[in-house]
Amino acid sequence: MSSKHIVPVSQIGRAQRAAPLPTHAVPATGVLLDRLARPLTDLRISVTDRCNFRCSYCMPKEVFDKDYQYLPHSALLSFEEITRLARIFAAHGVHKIRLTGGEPLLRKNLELLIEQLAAIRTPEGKPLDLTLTTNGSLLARKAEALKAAGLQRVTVSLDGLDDAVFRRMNDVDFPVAEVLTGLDAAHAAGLGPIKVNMVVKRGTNEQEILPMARRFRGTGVVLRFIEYMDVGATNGWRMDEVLPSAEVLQRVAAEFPIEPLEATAPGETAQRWAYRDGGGEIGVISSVTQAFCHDCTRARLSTEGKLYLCLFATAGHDLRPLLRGDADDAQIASAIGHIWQGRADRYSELRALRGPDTEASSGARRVEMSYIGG
Ligand SMILES: Nc1nc2c(ncn2[C@@H]2O[C@H](COP(=O)(O)OP(=O)(O)OP(=O)(O)O)[C@@H](O)[C@H]2O)c(=O)[nH]1
Ligand SMILES: C[S@@+](CC[C@H](N)C(=O)[O-])C[C@H]1O[C@@H](n2cnc3c(N)ncnc32)[C@H](O)[C@@H]1O
Ligand code: SF4
Ligand code: SF4
Repeated sequence: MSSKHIVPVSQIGRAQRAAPLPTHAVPATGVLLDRLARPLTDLRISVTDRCNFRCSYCMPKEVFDKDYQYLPHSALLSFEEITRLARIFAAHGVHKIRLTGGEPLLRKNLELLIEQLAAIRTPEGKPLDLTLTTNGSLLARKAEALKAAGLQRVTVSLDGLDDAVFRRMNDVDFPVAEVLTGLDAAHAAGLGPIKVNMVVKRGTNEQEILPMARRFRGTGVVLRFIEYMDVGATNGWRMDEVLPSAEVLQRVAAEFPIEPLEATAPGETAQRWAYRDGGGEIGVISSVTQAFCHDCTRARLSTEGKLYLCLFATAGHDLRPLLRGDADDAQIASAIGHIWQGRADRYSELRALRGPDTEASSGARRVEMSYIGG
């Protein structure tokens, strides 16, 4: 789509609603590039800002306490609104959608949303890569229904195997055994390939790196180690608590020889490594020590319909007034195109150059991970 076809959000009038797009296919609106020539291919949708865990790196208990003001139900996008946006994004070239949160499995009747998203076809007629990131606490109960609704795969966050360490990490005393049962249920339901994400905090759960590697080696599960990030404004992030991925890899390699793998797609978050003996692969997500902004293709939609162009953004572009006003699909597509074409975000690269901000330069606070989705 050329920029002359793009209409700024502020200029969208109250034109009549066009005929709805077909349920299963979307017309292509052309490749959309941002100011750094990055295409828009991934959409991460937060379906709730609530969670039943209080991981200290994400929702510290002291901040997310009983008085914390979560979004009221009326503010949340409905499943129909989310699906309408997803169709428009698919027409813009998005082929991967990840549901996240907060804890996405807390959103009531999530299967109904998955059904609607699974019916979308890209302009080439293909289904979306439809996946979900979860803390795994409700997976044992929900895996089969999620699969039946059309979810293809899941990523489960798991920060250790030792029960005491895991309970400390989730800070709500949740037992690790239940997450492991959830993983088994996901596997049995055919929700794969399954990925497991482990945030590594130096001095807190680094001793779990090798037990996790041993546990998932040879199982088909792809274990990824994530550097603890300075996301949001409440987790008290400190550089000395980041264990660089290079160190993680050294520790794994000391027990199991590994070799680098090619990326499967441009813009991938993880660098992939294979066990030399054929035991499968692991990944490292090194946003702090090796920023990957140069080919970041990800947009994020908050629970209440704000479009964020970076995980570390301080403000989003509110699409909800368009959804709830008279804008038709073409106008919303145009607004999204305009927003993406204005994007120049590359927070992690800039942080590497100038050091982390506790507050962004404008003085505005960065949004919380639980609100924007990880
Ligand atoms: N800095 C930064 N971190 C990201 C970004 N996207 C994802 N992450 C981090 O990487 C972690 C893993 O992301 P996932 O939710 O598994 O998504 P993914 O790696 O794109 O997923 P796959 O398609 O399964 O490889 C997230 O929990 C975030 O912590 C990004 O654009 N920037
Ligand atoms: C915000 S959570 C939302 C989905 C779900 N509740 C879960 O935990 O999988 C998404 C991902 O972000 C990761 N995450 C949260 N805070 C982080 C931080 N400060 N640094 C790195 N990763 C973080 C979590 O470990 C999780 O894998
Ligand atoms: S990382 Fe996920 S499980 Fe942990 S507090 Fe954040 S949203 Fe909840
Ligand atoms: S820091 Fe922002 S621009 Fe960089 S990879 Fe993450 S989301 Fe993308």
